[in-house]
Amino acid sequence: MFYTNKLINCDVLIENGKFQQIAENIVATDAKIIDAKFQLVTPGLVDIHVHFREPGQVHKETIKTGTLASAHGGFTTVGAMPNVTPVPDDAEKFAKQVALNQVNSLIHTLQYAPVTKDETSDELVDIEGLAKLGAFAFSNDGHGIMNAQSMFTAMERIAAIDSHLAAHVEDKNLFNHGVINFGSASQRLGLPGIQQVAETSQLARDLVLAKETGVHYHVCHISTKDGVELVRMAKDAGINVTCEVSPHHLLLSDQDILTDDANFKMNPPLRSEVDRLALIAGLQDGTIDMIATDHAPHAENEKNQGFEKSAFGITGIETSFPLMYSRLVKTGIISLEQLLALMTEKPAQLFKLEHTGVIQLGQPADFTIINLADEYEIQTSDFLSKGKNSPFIGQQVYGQVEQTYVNGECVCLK
Ligand SMILES: NC(=O)N[C@@H](CC(=O)O)C(=O)O
Ligand SMILES: [Zn+2]
Ligand SMILES: [Zn+2]
Repeated sequence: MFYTNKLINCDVLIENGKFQQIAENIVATDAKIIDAKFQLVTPGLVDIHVHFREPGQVHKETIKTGTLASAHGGFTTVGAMPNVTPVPDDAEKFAKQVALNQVNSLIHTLQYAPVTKDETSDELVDIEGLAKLGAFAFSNDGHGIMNAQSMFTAMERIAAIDSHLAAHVEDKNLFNHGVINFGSASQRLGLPGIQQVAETSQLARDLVLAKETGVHYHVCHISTKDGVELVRMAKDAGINVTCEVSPHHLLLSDQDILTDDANFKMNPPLRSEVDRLALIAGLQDGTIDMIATDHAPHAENEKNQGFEKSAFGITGIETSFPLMYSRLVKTGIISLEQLLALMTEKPAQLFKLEHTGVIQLGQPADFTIINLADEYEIQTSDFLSKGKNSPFIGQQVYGQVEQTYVNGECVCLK
């Protein structure tokens, strides 16, 4: 089964790393045959939000292990967040980061530039200059942009060059040193809670600024019911806003946190069941535009210290498709076509990534072969990422990625 906007049965001919022909029963002498008769062939998956940790924290992940894990998860294009050390916030550091990505990536790694120096100051980076050096979009992910003037000017300048601003919406003054969602679970476990308004108040501010500037404003890892409602209203009002949701926010709530286990600790935190259901509804009605993993690997000893002391973030790139397929498609919540669009062409289109997330004749053969038939268990030992922490370990899923190809070359074989 082959996916190009719709699912069809056909042959595909690849020559010199490019798609040459798509038709029933192609005859090509001397061609190497990859038999995917009982499998799904999809454009390589696209994840607009990942964290590799190079340079600076290569004990958590390197570009090599991160892109290998991505290929293992079926992804051929990822957007790498700039919260590495040093933050690539000037021309020299940014050019170095791009060169490092190029040398070490097995797949296409697109690089975000930060919006402000060090991701925390109020001083803007050279937005136009970093875009020329290859920044495909701008984000201070990991930190909310607290200064409205910085955000407003950044939006104006990013709009002027037709680029994209991806926002980690979080007002740090409302964050309350929280480690878990504020609510019954934080009370039950006696842990400091993160208020939902930390997300929604900054999101509301940003939507007003986005309306004024016309920038493409993208909401990272949306997690609250009110956040989805704000985005829905903004879209209805014609504001140029898109948003992503992560598999963990779609599948888990704070009620799933039974013990002080930091495999469930990430930012934003797992919210209430009411929020989770609103995220599902937002996915179904198109308010949410794409699925992004927020793959945030950490070392074992940074995650085994309970909620108060462990790092925020979980590994996610190797379990995204199987979880989404098993829990959303096989249960009838969305169709397989919808899921594939959310993980391929929609992120590519909205971030204006050419020849990405689609199968186009004459264009690079980036594709993934997936086994939809057999069930398997998610196991830490199968992860190629250095990050091993996931709340989904031990779950039974379908949709194992068998092979991933970039420019017609196999970059990952199960
Ligand atoms: N999501 C997380 O919990 N952590 C991310 C930062 C981020 O996405 O905000 C990280 O870089 O570790
Ligand atoms: Zn973030
Ligand atoms: Zn992130």
